[in-house]
Amino acid sequence: MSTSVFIDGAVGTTGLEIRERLSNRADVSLLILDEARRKDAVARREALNDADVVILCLPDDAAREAVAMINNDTTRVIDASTAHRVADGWTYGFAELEPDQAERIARARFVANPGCYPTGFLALVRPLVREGLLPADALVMVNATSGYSGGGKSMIAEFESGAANTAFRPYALALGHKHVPEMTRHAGLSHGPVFQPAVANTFRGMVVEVPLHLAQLANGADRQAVEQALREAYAGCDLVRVSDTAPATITIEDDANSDRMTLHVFGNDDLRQLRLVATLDNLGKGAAGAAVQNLNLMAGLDPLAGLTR
Ligand SMILES: NC(=O)C1=CN([C@@H]2O[C@H](COP(=O)(O)OP(=O)(O)OC[C@H]3O[C@@H](n4cnc5c(N)ncnc54)[C@H](OP(=O)(O)O)[C@@H]3O)[C@@H](O)[C@H]2O)C=CC1
Ligand SMILES: CC(=O)N[C@@H](CCC(=O)OP(=O)(O)O)C(=O)O
Repeated sequence: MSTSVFIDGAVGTTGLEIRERLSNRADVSLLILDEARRKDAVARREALNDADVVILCLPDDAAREAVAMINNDTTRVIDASTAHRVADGWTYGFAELEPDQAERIARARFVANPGCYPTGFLALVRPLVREGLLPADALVMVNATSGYSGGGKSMIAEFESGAANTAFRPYALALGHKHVPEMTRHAGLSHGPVFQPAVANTFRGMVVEVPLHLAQLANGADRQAVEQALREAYAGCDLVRVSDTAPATITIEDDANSDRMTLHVFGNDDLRQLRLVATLDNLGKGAAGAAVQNLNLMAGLDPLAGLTR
């Protein structure tokens, strides 16, 4: 028996990616609303209540509205938006984040897919906080660059029409980006990181970096201890890996067009400084890949079905 899945927002950037990953699968049957009905409230309500699992690929307000339209006790939800990532009653959909997170997702009715930047940040920082290497009250920074598909259809149009007219654009300069609450909460930090995002003139891919002084670490921990903590946290994970080499450079393309994420621990022992770096695809492990991974877990399907390592 296949799992019926309705993607609300199926012609948006994230929705299309999920649809692509699910369309040839025998274990999933997709409910599709045609162009004329995809924003029709009656048709959406029916599909939202008919599906075993709905995947919301909508702006935040529309995602909240979609959840409110579900009037049964059985439809399960994966929300790709920011709306429920720190909300009560929702399970954070980052399967590798905690030792039991995949099991929690498997049992959950409501799953909030992580933001793309928080996926990289949390992968680097959460194990260090959990293991006591980084104090929970540490003051940390996160620098990150995303491909322009991270901004959805409107940003794709801006860059592809030439209107953006730039190779690299830092933004959220007034701070307070919408991803800071989930970074703080799920890292277990008591202070929000200073988050410095930027968008580059490339379609997809992402580099997320957390710089640290060794002096910020607890109990005299060093680079080896940090790397060891990350290796232990992700041992046996198929989609998150800690690099075995220290390449001279990394690029935003390193994990583009895949659903994996690679973590690097760069450092200089003389300067006593570290650069923790994650590369991923904002539309892969940062969005559609994570949604499909969560669907597989929730429906008890092959955990790697539809995913590219
Ligand atoms: N792009 C990315 O890398 C990531 C995106 N996300 C999140 O995923 C969600 C979707 O983002 P993204 O795909 O980039 O955005 P897009 O703007 O590309 O797509 C959003 C889609 O939702 C549709 N839509 C808007 N309102 C409604 C409504 N009331 N009913 C039905 N459909 C509606 C839009 O319709 P129309 O086509 O007519 O505009 C559009 O097709 C957002 O919450 C975003 O924050 C999460 C992680 C990464
Ligand atoms: C380049 C760009 O604009 N990126 C988006 C984040 C994309 C993402 O993770 O989406 P969520 O909205 O689901 O959190 C931004 O900074 O708002």
